[in-house]
Amino acid sequence: MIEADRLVTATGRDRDEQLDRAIRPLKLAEYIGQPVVREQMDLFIRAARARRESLDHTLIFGPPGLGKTTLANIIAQEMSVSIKSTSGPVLERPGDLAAMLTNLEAGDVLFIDEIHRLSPVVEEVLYPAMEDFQLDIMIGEGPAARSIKLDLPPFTLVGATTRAGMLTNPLRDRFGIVQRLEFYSSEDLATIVSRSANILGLTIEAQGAFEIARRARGTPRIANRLLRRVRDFAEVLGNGEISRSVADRALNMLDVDERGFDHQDRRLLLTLIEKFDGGPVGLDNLAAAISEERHTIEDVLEPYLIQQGYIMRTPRGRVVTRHAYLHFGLNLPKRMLDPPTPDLFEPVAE
Ligand SMILES: Nc1ncnc2c1ncn2[C@@H]1O[C@H](COP(=O)(O)OP(=O)(O)OP(=O)(O)O)[C@@H](O)[C@H]1O
Ligand SMILES: [Mg+2]
Repeated sequence: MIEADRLVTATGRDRDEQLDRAIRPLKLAEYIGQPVVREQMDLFIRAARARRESLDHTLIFGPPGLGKTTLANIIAQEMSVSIKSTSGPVLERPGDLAAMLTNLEAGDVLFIDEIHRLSPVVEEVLYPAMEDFQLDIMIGEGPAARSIKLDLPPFTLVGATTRAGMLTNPLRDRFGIVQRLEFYSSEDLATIVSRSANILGLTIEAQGAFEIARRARGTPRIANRLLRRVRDFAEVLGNGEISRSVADRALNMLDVDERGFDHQDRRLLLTLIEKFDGGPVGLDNLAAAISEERHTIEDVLEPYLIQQGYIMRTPRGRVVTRHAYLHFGLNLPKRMLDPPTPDLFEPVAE
């Protein structure tokens, strides 16, 4: 039984991964939304190509699923160079980074995901590599230790992070281009959903695509994931066509509400309201109350709720706004009601 369960999950995931590969945009022109980022990158890439130089080091930051890895791959594709990918936690020792660097060919893109998690000793090796295309490391220990210097071919470092704030200043300063990805509008997400549906050979009405889009938390990865689940629903319980009402019923069944909040979002908001009287509450207390990791709240749950105006970050902790109470049909607490007209005749305290 367990075996069968596991098999189903594994196949399911494999299939999703294959679909992901099929719908991931490969060119800048297919990268939907993010108009500022797209326009700037188009210009920088064209200029670098015209000068026959490698593109400046580029830092991409933004919440999960907004298209950082996708953009890194597109940059390499548009520059007609290879991309070698790794991530901050994988590069444990300076030698790991040295191996990646010495494997690069002129112009290549080195993509370091989660770059805010690089260890300080590895980061030290990255500085001269980024600045002067020089590898400068120590080999051996004690009296026999010696430092070696190697010239590297010019390359482009593309770093991705969900937290620009956690990058050290010297590292951030070495990026010539910094791009911040924003949550997508429902219109852009609807275009992404329609495009994915097209690639997957699905029949979808514009209203169906829009219903999925507006409940996707501003995030392409979620939009594509919801599309796949809605498709299952349409194939099993309907005629395969994705209309607005099919999308609506499927998403309700998946427990994705009108605003695109799932049970985790709702639990966070309701805990703030019910256990902490709306806040302010410190991140650690909140994390303990909903049994989540601190960084899951900061990186995954909170950014969208803040952007949508349901939560605020204050120096004393997290606070819900009136929108959160209204979302659940709850009465607003007194302090959120319009302030009473000040009584002009109130005696002044001495
Ligand atoms: N601008 C876009 N246009 C169309 N599809 C997109 C766009 N951005 C992302 N996607 C889709 O969303 C999926 C998730 O994007 P991606 O993996 O690049 O996110 P990410 O920012 O790297 O996330 P993480 O922080 O979790 O690594 C991709 O597989 C791609 O299909
Ligand atoms: Mg990624």
